[in-house]
Amino acid sequence: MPSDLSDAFRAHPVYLHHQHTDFNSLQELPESYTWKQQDHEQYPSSKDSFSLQETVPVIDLMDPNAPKLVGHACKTWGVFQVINHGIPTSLLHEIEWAGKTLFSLPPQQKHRAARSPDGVSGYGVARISSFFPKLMWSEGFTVVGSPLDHFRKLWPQDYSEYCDIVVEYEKEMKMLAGRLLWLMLDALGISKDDIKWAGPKGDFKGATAPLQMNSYPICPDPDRAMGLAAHTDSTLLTILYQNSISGLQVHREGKGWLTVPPVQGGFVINVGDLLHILSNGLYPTVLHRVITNRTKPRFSVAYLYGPPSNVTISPLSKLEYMDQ
Ligand SMILES: C=C1C[C@]23C[C@@]1(O)CC[C@H]2[C@@]12CCC[C@@](C)(C(=O)O1)[C@H]2[C@@H]3C(=O)O
Ligand SMILES: O=C(O)CCC(=O)C(=O)O
Ligand SMILES: [Fe+2]
Repeated sequence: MPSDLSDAFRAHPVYLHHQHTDFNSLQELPESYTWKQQDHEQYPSSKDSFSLQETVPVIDLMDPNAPKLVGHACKTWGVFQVINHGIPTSLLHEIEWAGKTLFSLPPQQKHRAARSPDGVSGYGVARISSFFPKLMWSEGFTVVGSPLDHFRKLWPQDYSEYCDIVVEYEKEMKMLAGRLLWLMLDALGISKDDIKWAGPKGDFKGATAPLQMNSYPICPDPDRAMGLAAHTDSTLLTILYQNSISGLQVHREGKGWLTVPPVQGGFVINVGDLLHILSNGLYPTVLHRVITNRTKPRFSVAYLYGPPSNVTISPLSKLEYMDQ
């Protein structure tokens, strides 16, 4: 993680007093979780304009045109979905099962693996919570590297099954993230010679990549609650798996908030702040948020892919004079 971000988080510790919330036991939205109406602004509001709405591009990675489509989606949207990416569906089911099992543990048990106030890994509310006046209707679990220490606290007897799933998922994500990043960079005319920290083989050895599992329990008052407040990811790119329940929305200039419909077996790929900088603004970082619903719990896993922690990111000199 870039050190500036670590510093910002250290200066805004997240304390655990409110994290004992047992979401499932609440029949009404507590005041501390009630957001202002304007936080929910959602235009276009008219149903008539619904059919005219554009949707986030879906790209088949087996399509010979995929490199071109990826570059175009990054420039025009900063977000797209991918299918035929090669990650086995069984692994997606396994990570969803592991995450759902984790979040359905009793609150006291989850707290054994709580994230420290200025730390990154473990169970807790979204790391950005300390920057907002209201609480978000979600829980998170962040894994940095090996989940072993935390999982041993959660499941003293059978942690290894859960660890194996997470380790396998991280391995697959690392390969997919490298592949996607090269597609994105190729489209800008960037090669291995332009990015020394990609390493001689261009495999981005040393990349940092926290894995963030998110759970959005059913909510008694979704119109006034917020699952995850509007933010951009501080990464190069994020690979997000969302289950079949919608809730993720991206902000589109002049259009407002658009829902990213779940595509079975697909991933949502976001351009993050660091790729926005690296690309000299050619690829916009995407503002997104998650809304809740009254009937179906939602689950997601984000793989937040960034450069090695000792690397400083600045616009690539090759892109300095390119037209925006
Ligand atoms: C490297 C990181 C990115 C992240 C903060 C973190 O230290 C680990 C968790 C990440 C996450 C996931 C949920 C949304 C987000 C904004 C947050 O609060 O924690 C992101 C952070 C980010 O992208 O900056
Ligand atoms: O749950 C989602 O769909 C989005 C999660 C997210 O934005 C994140 O983890 O950074
Ligand atoms: Fe995000």
